Amino acid sequence: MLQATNISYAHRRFTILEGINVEVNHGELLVIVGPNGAGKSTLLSVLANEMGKGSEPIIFKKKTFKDWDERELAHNKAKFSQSNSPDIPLSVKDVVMMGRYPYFNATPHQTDIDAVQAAMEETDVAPLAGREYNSLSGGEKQRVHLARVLAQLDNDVDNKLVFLDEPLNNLDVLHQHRILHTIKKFTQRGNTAVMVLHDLNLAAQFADTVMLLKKGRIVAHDVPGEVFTRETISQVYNFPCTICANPVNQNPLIIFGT
Ligand SMILES: Nc1ncnc2c1ncn2[C@@H]1O[C@H](COP(=O)(O)OP(=O)(O)OP(=O)(O)O)[C@@H](O)[C@H]1O
Repeated sequence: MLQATNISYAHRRFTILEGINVEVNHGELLVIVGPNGAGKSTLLSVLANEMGKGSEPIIFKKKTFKDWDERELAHNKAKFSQSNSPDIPLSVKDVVMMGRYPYFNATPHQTDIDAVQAAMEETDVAPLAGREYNSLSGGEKQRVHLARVLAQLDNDVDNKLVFLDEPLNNLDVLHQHRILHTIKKFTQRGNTAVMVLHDLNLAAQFADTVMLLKKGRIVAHDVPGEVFTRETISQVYNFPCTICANPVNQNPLIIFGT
């Protein structure tokens, strides 16, 4: 589905990523974790083909990104990032409609209007549809952009791919879980998600696989139970922790400071 071999990335003479191999399969939710500055957002941008010419090509559905038609690629792949403009003089539903731009020229079709409505309901912003985007709180704005990404991928294409860079920032606990369930449902339909998260317990609960980065290199890449060990996590984060089985679902439960 998505394959990249030996990714390295440097800014001037500063190495940000080195020797990263990634393979993500249909239906997989890969969560990238690691301390500040580990290279998580850079890796996501490289994988999403946002960084220009990389050292090695990224293969998506057996083709390099440069071999994709742009509109077709927009129906197959989307990215949610933190660098959204804080100031957009549009209503909420118009911002979500931006996700449908790859589907129409001047006037949205009924399918576009329906996709926007469905995405707003999924992210719980439908009650805000007519509000000025600029008047929203940080968490509400974040959910509007998530709705835009969901609207972009609302189509009949099989095996789509979404990248999400810290999608839970600013969200309360209810909306964090709602978004993670939405992403999980998306992958359970045969799609793929690659997501950067800081919350290791949410990663342990929702990820199929976890990639732990430190200083631009992979420390571990495996199922959550293999990556989240006391030795690895306390060493990588340079902070003590205890890991036990979550009494509710048996996933690893990480307790820091112990
Ligand atoms: N344009 C740039 N110029 C110089 N350094 C950069 C640039 N972009 C990223 N870096 C550096 O590369 C390293 C990795 O950054 P990146 O944003 O990928 O880390 P991250 O793991 O996502 O961090 P965080 O958890 O803090 O969001 C950091 O040390 C950062 O300062």
